Amino acid sequence: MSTTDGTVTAGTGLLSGAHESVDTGTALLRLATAGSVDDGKSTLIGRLLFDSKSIFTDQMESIERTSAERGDERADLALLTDGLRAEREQGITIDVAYRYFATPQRKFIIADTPGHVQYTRNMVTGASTADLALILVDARKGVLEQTRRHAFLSSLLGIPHLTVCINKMDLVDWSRERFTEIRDEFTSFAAKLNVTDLTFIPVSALRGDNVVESSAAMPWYEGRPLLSHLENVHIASDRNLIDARMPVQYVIRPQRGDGADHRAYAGTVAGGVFSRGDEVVVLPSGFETTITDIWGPGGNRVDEAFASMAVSVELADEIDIVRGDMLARPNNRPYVGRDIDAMVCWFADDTELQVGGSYAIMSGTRSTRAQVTGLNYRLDVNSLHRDETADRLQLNEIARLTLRTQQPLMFDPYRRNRETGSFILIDEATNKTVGAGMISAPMTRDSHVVWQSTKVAREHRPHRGATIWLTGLSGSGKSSVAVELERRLVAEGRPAYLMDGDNLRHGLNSDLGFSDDDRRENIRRTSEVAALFADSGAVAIVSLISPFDDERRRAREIHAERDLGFHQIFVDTPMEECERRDPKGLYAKARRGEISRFTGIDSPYERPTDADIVVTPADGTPSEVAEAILRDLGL
Ligand SMILES: Nc1ncnc2c1ncn2[C@@H]1O[C@H](COP(=O)(O)OS(=O)(=O)O)[C@@H](OP(=O)(O)O)[C@H]1O
Ligand SMILES: Nc1ncnc2c1ncn2[C@@H]1O[C@H](COP(=O)(O)OP(=O)(O)O)[C@@H](O)[C@H]1O
Repeated sequence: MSTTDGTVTAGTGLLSGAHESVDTGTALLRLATAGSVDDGKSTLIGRLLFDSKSIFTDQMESIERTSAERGDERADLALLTDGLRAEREQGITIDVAYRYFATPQRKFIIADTPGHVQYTRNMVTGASTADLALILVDARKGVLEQTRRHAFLSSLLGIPHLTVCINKMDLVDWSRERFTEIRDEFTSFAAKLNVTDLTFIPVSALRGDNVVESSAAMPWYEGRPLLSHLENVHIASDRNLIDARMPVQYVIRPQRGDGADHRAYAGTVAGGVFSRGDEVVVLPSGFETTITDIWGPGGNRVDEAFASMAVSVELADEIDIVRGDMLARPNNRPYVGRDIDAMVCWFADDTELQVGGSYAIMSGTRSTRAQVTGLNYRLDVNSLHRDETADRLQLNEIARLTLRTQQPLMFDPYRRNRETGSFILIDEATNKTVGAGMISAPMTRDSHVVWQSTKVAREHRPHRGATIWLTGLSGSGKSSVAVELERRLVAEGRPAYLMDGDNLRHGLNSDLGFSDDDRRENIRRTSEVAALFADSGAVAIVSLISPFDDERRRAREIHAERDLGFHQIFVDTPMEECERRDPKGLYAKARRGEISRFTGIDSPYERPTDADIVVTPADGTPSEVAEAILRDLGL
């Protein structure tokens, strides 16, 4: 086999080896560990590997050898190497140790990032594909600066699950109080971040308590031990199964012996599902065609290709497609553009990133050049302080940049797809990887617009603002609670302002209806306005159905990016009760078909899994609920 760019794929590449099937994809957990040696990280990893009596080795090569010898472990090998191939191809050589182990339930890859100065760079590299970040806290020392840094980086990297092991419990007499104290402190810090699934486990790595076996010394802990937690954490729905994306890695000309010129396009699906017969659009050209065939691992024909599967597809029309192009759906396309807004971590220890600097940029399989057009702020990963005067970046520093590429990129925001939303920067002179970026958004506005800083620092404002975001079905009681929250805060002399969905829809959002897209835009605008209020020192109280999980998470992110408190309250009143209340008669109208796309009836409500507080009708009157919320939030 040959490829149009001359790269040989026969026997080594995408089509010949065994690859993970759909279900093994969910049975593999990529795990990033963070912590310093003192926290007991090595001991913990050692325990996991040893106590689970798993096969493990630090050497990729030896796994490959063993697999080849056995001949029946090829799938395991592919699982392991697939994840690393991207990094190898991109030429990143970084001090991250990958360890591999397996239990009957699941296979694990641990990216162990050392705790020294190269830490940020290593974590960004090692953890960028992780499903779960494991953070260690020494029970005697509690939450330290580096714990916060780890948590922040995990959230920046969009790692869906965060597990905090509070270690050395034996040295604090297995104290439940100490565990609770650390858990509460961490939780209140994490509220500022976009952390979705947070779990705390008290362990003694040295003695093995709650690592593989439950601890007899901590009967008060009712959760699972670490290994069992890792085996059971639900990751199947973390992948983006909606937005179909396949970056083309190779163009192949299979010889079928029929004299015809067949062409297939090989790559790893980066999102969604492609099926035989699907209409696809090829980007950036925009040509539309149909998938005629999909070839899976080992050259077998398959009906569908899911995110993370390596496949090759054949198309109905002969279109000029090259490496770096992308297949998507005509009605669901990534952004195609040259101006991007991204968080970038700088990796080079010998050169600085400067505004105006040019680099090779690689996003998925696409390579081009990019110039840094602006540096909005540099972020201190320890204090989350933003330095808006910075104009350069050194090793391990992170900043929000704008970039302009020579050729258009096809991308999604990183929060929507970690693969199509990320890129690396390469120094063209040395060929070294000097940075990694996560795309926040396309820059649709004029790239000459920069962030204007003011002379009033946040600490100079009389109050510290925050947003309290109430989500729930229509009639659940959001507004009733919100009204009480506003009344109480104002009575105490706090600047507070209620933004009710109904009211916003009379002005700011009067151009929006109730389609999914309009609701998303409604939530986005409201998030931005709430963040401005919070930044001004007010407590923004938002009462919005806000039915979509990703948009609610984005609201949290917008606040986290600006270091603003964000508290999501899920007003969890059962649908039957909301319909019984029906204060505006809307449920009745919806049932009669007089209004369409009514939430809960013919429009979805995605229940939050990341609410800070859940309120049910049993919690009392709106006034009592408001009082409890303010007490819980310490506002
Ligand atoms: N089709 C449909 N679906 C849901 N709600 C409807 C609809 N049509 C009108 N209304 C009224 O609009 C209020 C919801 O607006 P929101 O801005 O909160 O909705 S959303 O967040 O954009 O989904 C909602 O107010 P609340 O009852 O206070 O939630 C309704 O009164
Ligand atoms: N805790 C509660 N217990 C009983 N009824 C409630 C409670 N909270 C609100 N209600 C009633 O439910 C109805 C809907 O409340 P509302 O605050 O307007 O909901 P939403 O803003 O979520 O649509 C109103 O009639 C309100 O009086």
